[in-house]
Amino acid sequence: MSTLKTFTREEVEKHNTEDDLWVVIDAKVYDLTRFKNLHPGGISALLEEDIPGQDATEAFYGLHRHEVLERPQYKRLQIGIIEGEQPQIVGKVNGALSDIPFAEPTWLTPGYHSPYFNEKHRKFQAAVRKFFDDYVYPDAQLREADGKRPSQDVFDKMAEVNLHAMRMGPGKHLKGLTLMNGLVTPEEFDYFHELIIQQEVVRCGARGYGDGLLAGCVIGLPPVLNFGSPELKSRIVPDILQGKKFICLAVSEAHAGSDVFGLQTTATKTEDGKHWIISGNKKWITNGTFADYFTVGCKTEDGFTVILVERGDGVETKPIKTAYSATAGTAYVTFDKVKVPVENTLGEEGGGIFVMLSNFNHERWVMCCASARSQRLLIDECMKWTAQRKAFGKPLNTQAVIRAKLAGMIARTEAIQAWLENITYQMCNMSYKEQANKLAGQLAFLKMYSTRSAAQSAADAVQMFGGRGVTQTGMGKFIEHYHRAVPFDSLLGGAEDVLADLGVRQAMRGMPSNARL
Ligand code: HEM
Repeated sequence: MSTLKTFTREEVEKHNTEDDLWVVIDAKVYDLTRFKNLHPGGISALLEEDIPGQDATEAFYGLHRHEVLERPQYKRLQIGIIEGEQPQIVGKVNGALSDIPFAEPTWLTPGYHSPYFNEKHRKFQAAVRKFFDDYVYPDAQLREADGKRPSQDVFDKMAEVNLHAMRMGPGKHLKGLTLMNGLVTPEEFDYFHELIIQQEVVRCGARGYGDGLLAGCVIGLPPVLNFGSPELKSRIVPDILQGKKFICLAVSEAHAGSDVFGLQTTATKTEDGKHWIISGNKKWITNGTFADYFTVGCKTEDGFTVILVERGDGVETKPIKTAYSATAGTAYVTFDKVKVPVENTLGEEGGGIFVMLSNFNHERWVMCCASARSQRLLIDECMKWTAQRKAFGKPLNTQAVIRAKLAGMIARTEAIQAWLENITYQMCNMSYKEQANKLAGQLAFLKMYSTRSAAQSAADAVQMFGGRGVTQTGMGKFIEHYHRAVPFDSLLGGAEDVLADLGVRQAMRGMPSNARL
C-alpha cells in the first residue's frame, strides 16, 4: 500500500485557483485541476467561493453519494491526506450491518433480543449478507441497467452454497445438501433461515433484478416439489436447484389475474388419455423469457388443474416491457396445442386450486419478507439524506414535517416485521396443509398492509428527496427506483383489494354461528 502524502490545511488553502484547484473532502486532499473540465456537475460548482482550497466535505455530501469517491476513476484524484487527521465517513462494507437507527430489524440491532432467532441464525445471516454483497450486489447494478438476465456466474455461485434450494424453504428437497458451507444442517433449516435469505436478496435495491434472480423458481417450483410425481421430480429438480435450468409460474392471463377461475388456457386429454393438449396465453410471467419449464394453471374438464409444461414445440415467449428492468424476464407466453404427458400433472386433476392456494401462501410470505426489508432500505436512505442535506440553512431533519414522515415510515416497518416474524413462527409450527388453511387470511392482510405501507413510505421518501427522488442516477437513485417499482409488490401474488377481501371472507367463515352483541 502506498503511503499518502500529508498536507496541512494551510498548504491546501494555497491551491485555490481555477488552474490549481485542490479541495479537502473528509480529511482527504483532492487535486481537481484537470478533472474540473470533466466534472459532471460542471466547472462553476467547483469554483464557488467556499470550495477552492477549502474543506468541501459538507458541500460534497449534499450533492453526491459516497460511492462516487470510491469509483476508480475518481479515487485517483486523491493526492494526500490532512496531517494528523483520519477520514470519518465509511462507505459500503460488505457483510456489515447498518448502524443507522431502524435500518435493521431489532433482532439484528445490538442490545435487543428476539424469541425467534438464535446464534445459528445470526451466523447464517452474516454469511448470507456477505455473500449477496460480494457476488450479487455488483451484478444487480449492472443487469438492472442493461436488462440482461442475471449473470450465470451468480446462479452458479448461489448453487455452490445451495441457495436456490434454500429459497424453496425447509423440506425434503434439502436432504443431503451442504447449506451455506455447513452453517446450518438441512434438519435445522427453518422458515427463519429462509426469511433471512428472502430479506437479504432485496438489499441489492434493484427490484427487477431481484425478480430476475429466479423469483420464477421461488413460485414455480414448489408445486413440483409438493405435488409432482417422484419421476418428474428426479428428472427436473436437480438441474433447477443447480441454477442450470429455469422454471416459472404461469397463471395470470390477459383475461384473468387474481381471478384464477376466470382463466382461459385449456388442457384437454388426447383420446388415449396419455397426453394433455394445452392452448392459451399467459401474461406477466416472471422469468418466462428464459424459462425451460412452466408451471401452468389450466382449465380442464374437472375444473382447474396445474400442469408442468416444458419449453418445446408450440411454446413461445415474448418479453413484456414493464416499469422495472427486463432482467426480470417478464414474458407473454403462448401455448399452441402443446402436447404434454399426463405424468406432468401436479396434484389431482381438477385439484389445481389447492395446489395454487398453498403456493400462494408461500409466495405472499416471500413478498412480505421482501417488502418489509425494502422499507428498511428506505429508512436507511432517508435517515442519511435528511441528516446530510441542508435546506433553508439547516439539515432537513430539523423540520418537524420531515420527522413526521420518518416516524410513519419507521413505525410501519417495525409493525410489518413484527407481524411477519409472528407468522413465520406459526409456519415453523404448522404442517403445509395447516398453513394453507390457517395462514391464508393472515398473509393476505399482511401483504396488503405491507404494500400499502410501502407505497406510502415510497411517496414520502420522494418528497424528502425532491427532484432526486425522481432521478435515476445520483443521490436519490434507490428512492427513484423503489418508488417506480413499488406497485409490483402490490400486484404480484394478488392485488391489494383482492387480498383484503380474501382475509375478511376467511374471518367471516370462522364466525361462530351463536355470536351476538
Ligand atoms: C472528488 C471530487 C468530486 C468528484 C469525483 C465529483 C463527481 C461528480 C459526479 C460523478 C457527479 C454526477 C452525479 C453523481 O453521480 O452523483 C457530480 C455532480 C455534481 N457535483 Fe461533483 N464531484 C466532486 C466534487 C464536487 C464539489 C467539491 C462540488 C461543489 C459543491 C461538486 C458539485 C457538484 C454538483 C453541483 C453536481 C450536480 C449534482 C446534481 O445533478 O444533483 N462536486 N459530481
